Amino acid sequence: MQVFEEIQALLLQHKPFVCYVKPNEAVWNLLVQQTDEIIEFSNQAGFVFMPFHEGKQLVIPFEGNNFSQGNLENLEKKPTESFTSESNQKEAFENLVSKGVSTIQQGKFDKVVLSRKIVLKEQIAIVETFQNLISTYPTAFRYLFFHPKIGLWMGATPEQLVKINQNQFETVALAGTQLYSENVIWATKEIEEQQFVTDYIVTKVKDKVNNLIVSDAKTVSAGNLAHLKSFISGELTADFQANDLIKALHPTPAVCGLPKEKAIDFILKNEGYNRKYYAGFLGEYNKDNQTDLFVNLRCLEVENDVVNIYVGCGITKDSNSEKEFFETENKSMTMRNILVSK
Ligand SMILES: C=C(O[C@H]1C=CC=C(C(=O)O)[C@@H]1O)C(=O)O
Repeated sequence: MQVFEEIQALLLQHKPFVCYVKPNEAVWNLLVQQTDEIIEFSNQAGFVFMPFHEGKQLVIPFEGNNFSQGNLENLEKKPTESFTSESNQKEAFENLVSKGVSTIQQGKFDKVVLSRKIVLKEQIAIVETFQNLISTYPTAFRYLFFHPKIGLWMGATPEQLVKINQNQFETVALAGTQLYSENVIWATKEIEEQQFVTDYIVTKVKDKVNNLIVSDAKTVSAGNLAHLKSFISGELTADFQANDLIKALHPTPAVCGLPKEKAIDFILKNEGYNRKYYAGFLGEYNKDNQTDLFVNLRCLEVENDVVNIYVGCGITKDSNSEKEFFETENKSMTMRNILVSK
């Protein structure tokens, strides 16, 4: 498996790179930066890696760097380890959720997505874990990003931020979570939570784009979870281009809330930790005139000798704080289920 040997070598050489596999594809893409400088994004065509709020907006430009592709062969599942987190965050997270619910009930905003970082004091085998991630989540956008001055992240996200081809664009309204089963039935809270997201995106773009089409919400699976998703598409206009759309969408109501500015404000004042690149976005920007970006969910960061898993959930006026805590526990299993010990 050539690409995995190459990844191992790049990690040893401390070279910036990203390896990614698009949803439902069996092609790996590897982009290796030739220097180890931090390149800040200023509209260059490349693979972008953007933070949720503050932090370096990174790009590995396609021009001047090495891009290669190849077919993935069958990957054998590597034995996993179930690591436990040493700190118990249940009470603190439930208090945070309760504060979110009461602020919504006071009419300050409609929805906020609250999150936490689960720290595992363990060392993982990076390449083997990434192999498990690729083979376990075929419908997700899967990636491993490394920059010696930024860190190492990997994830398997179910959320497309936007796909743009010439002037055609597609995005999704994603929300609502439960454990996946054959006959998923959605409660009013989740249906409403997802409808909020669709309505918000439509309001943001409807007067600016042409031929807007919005699908009904469908159940989609993401690992062990099910979500509700609507597909939204349309055409960009001369006055509303790719960057305007990206700015309008990020951070999406699936990772931030609505209205956006009030939800960000609440998150920054109350979450009590830095999301860094979790709930940011990443992917191809302007590659052969196409842009294909994803929201950085179901991800982990390897930092010194610990693994940080980032998880969040959408809070509305009807949220129950304990249920939301367990929802984040379930979401953390996407990453926990594939970890290989060093
Ligand atoms: C914020 C996360 O998930 C979002 C995406 C889908 C469903 C979500 C929910 O039901 O809360 C979240 O909005 C996360 O995985 O950390």
